[in-house]
Amino acid sequence: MTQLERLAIADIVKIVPTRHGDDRGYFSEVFKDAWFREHVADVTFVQDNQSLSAAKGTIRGLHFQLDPFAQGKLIQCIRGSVFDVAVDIRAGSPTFGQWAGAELSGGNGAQLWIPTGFAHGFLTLEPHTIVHYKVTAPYSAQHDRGLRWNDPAIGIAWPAEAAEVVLSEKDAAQPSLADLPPSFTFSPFLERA
Ligand SMILES: Cc1cn([C@H]2C[C@H](O)[C@@H](COP(=O)(O)OP(=O)(O)O[C@H]3O[C@H](C)C(=O)[C@H](O)[C@H]3O)O2)c(=O)[nH]c1=O
Repeated sequence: MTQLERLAIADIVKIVPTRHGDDRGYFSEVFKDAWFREHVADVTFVQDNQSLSAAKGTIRGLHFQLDPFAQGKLIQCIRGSVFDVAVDIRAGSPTFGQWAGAELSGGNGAQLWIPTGFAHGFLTLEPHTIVHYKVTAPYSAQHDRGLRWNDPAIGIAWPAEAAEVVLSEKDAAQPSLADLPPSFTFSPFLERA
């Protein structure tokens, strides 16, 4: 039976698909549209992504796309392991600027569902780590934005592997949360306000 757990920010859902083991290894249904729509979110995925990070201590993020290309993401690690993090950037959210995270690995098969309105990033905990994820909107370079991975205002408790990080030039120059322009992304909370 697939396990489902809501993290400290309840919109972030950790999913652990069942693995049917036998002498050869295991078989697992890692995504099922009808189950996901019923139990997690009624969304349509339009693109699958995969990234390989050669070095332990690689940080990719924190990234998000602006509306109308904001992306929901279903993240899984298919080789190695990562500490995967979502930061709430929904204007007006009671958990604005707060983060939630989990360890995803080829070994534990765990996934994270991160809806729109969150910045996403991960730290690799092993070399040659592969992350595979589904997104609910296509890539749009013009709408691609980021946040500084180590912004003290967010205070992500990265594991020790973050002591010496590998970063892209883009990620080494991301702004802090305080420097983000207002209403930079759609927020369901503003509608209610
Ligand atoms: C995201 C993306 C990138 N690209 C191209 C653009 C660059 O030429 C190259 C590397 O892109 P980038 O450095 O943005 O890749 P990551 O640092 O892994 O970015 C991702 O990392 C964090 C963890 C995320 O959640 C996002 O999905 C995404 O921003 O791939 C594409 O062609 N399509 C895409 O969907």
